[in-house]
Amino acid sequence: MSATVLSGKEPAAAIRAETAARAAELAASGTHPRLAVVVATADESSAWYVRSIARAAEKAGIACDIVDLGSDASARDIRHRLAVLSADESVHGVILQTPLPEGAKLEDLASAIAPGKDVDGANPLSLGRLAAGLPAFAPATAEAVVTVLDYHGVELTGLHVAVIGRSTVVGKPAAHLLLDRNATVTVCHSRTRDLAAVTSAADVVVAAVGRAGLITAEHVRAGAVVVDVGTNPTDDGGLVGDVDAASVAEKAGALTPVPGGVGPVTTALLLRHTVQAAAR
Ligand SMILES: Nc1nc(=O)c2c([nH]1)NC[C@@H]1CN(c3ccc(C(=O)N[C@@H](CCC(=O)O)C(=O)O)cc3)C=[N+]21
Repeated sequence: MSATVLSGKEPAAAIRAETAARAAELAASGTHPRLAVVVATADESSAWYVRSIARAAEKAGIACDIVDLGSDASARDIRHRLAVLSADESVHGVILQTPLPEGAKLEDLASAIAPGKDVDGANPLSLGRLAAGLPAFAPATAEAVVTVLDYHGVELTGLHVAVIGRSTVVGKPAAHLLLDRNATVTVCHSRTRDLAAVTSAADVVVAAVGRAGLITAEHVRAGAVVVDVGTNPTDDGGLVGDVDAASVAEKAGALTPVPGGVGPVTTALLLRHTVQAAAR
């Protein structure tokens, strides 16, 4: 038996279409949605992501400024630029790409992004508000996890979800979003004892570790739903997830692919957030 493929392409296309329509309405009333992407890395997968944001933004009628500060930018420079963009009335969304230069920490720098423009939920205030059940932008990747499950009709109430990974941009916010949907959430990480035993008890496994192929069939209960958040570049220029898809597909009930799963939904949600920020 092979797992059902939970594609992200259809929900992403639907979100992009709705976002383009909303952007056109705003433009007609004089507000031209604009996203600024601050880059301070030469990382190749980040460069790919930035290009795909720019392409998708253009198609949706959202202006996209790529602000490349170079991989030797200081934390002070980055922080200053984020503050300038936050104060710029023509800019509605600001995101800071990772990875960052040595000594610069996303959670620290992102406090310079105004919460109303924090379309990738990177400011600690946004995560705090999310945890408290107050309105805030969630990190797009974390929101994409719940969005893909919703689209494919996975009813989360009462399900046991194991999130593997406790990052501020994915694991922690995803856990809060899943709790809001009445799931029972276990957050696992590198120090979790007998990871496979813990994740095998779950109805849904969310892999957000950043290590190619780490999650194998032994981590998954037969019939479980598996969401692969990993985007690990391969030597030949491809992309693989955190899940060893070949073995897991034989045991899981459903699995999000990489590419074509959480990734496209992430980009679409970032644009939706930008239009929502512009509408305020
Ligand atoms: N502040 C910040 N927020 C991020 O969300 C963030 C970041 N920094 N730095 C880099 C990573 C990477 N990332 C991806 C998003 C979508 C795809 C994606 O859509 N990939 C396509 C295909 C790619 C291909 O085929 O090469 C897919 O999965 O179908 C990939 C990677 C977001 N990141």
